[in-house]
Amino acid sequence: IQDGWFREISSQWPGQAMTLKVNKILHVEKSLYQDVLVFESQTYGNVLVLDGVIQCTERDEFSYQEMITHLPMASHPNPEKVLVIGGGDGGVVREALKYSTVKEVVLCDIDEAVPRVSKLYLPHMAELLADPRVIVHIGDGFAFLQSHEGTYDVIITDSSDPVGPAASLFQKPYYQLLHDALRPGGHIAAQGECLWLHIPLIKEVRASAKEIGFAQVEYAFTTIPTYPSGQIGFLLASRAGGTENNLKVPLKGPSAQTRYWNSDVHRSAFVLPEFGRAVLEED
Ligand SMILES: NCCCN[C@H]1CC[C@H](N)CC1
Repeated sequence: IQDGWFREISSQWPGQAMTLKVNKILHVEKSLYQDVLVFESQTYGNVLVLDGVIQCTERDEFSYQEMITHLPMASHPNPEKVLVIGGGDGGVVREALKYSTVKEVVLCDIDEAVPRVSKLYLPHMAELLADPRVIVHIGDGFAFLQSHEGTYDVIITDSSDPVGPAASLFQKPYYQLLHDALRPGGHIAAQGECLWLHIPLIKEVRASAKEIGFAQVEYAFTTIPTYPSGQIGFLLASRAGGTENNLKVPLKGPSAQTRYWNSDVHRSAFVLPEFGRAVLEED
């Protein structure tokens, strides 16, 4: 933080950096896995930063948390058991609990510091981690998936970037584990990075998912001011064996209010600009 501004400088987005005006630094710690920073910004509320990268801000987090959750869940006919890998800030859990069909949401985050710090400084995201339908498990998502085959209707990988603790969550072995942990007809969504910055990576992950044999593989995106280049995408896929469900078609959405997702936004999220479509949809 220099002259009162936080700058999100990273080799992952060379030559550009989101900057946010800092009112007050609220928390600084080195957890077992990453540097944790929380600051109160002038115009985006409290901001959680891990290893120098913005994870969420109170003002715009709803865009990402709603879309990564409702794209796989609104298109699933009967989501009862949900697993969130990562997502320790609780935003995805909050959104998953908006479905009356949901019986259990398990959160598996490798770093206990994230839920702990989020409960203190991001209460509107973390408060529902205490809901009786929620189980918080601190551990590695890989190991958790290996011991939960054929268990979940929806698995959401709400990860940081493929630099640091989340690197393995962007590789083929992980997608094989996701596939095998789903019930027939199950859906996955994963933080899928950005068309403006990561097309080669997105292409690779999409190809891996297709090779594994997911019945449907899609990429969709949302707009979000504080993520690099102002938008972020999602890799979505479904396991064969369900009723006729299609990731692009919202069936019964969340019962509670949303501020970004709706059924038209759901459908349009899959419509890509030509520079993305041409690369991603060529086989
Ligand atoms: N619930 C936390 C969201 C984490 N996702 C972010 C997407 C953009 C990345 N540069 C950093 C992680």
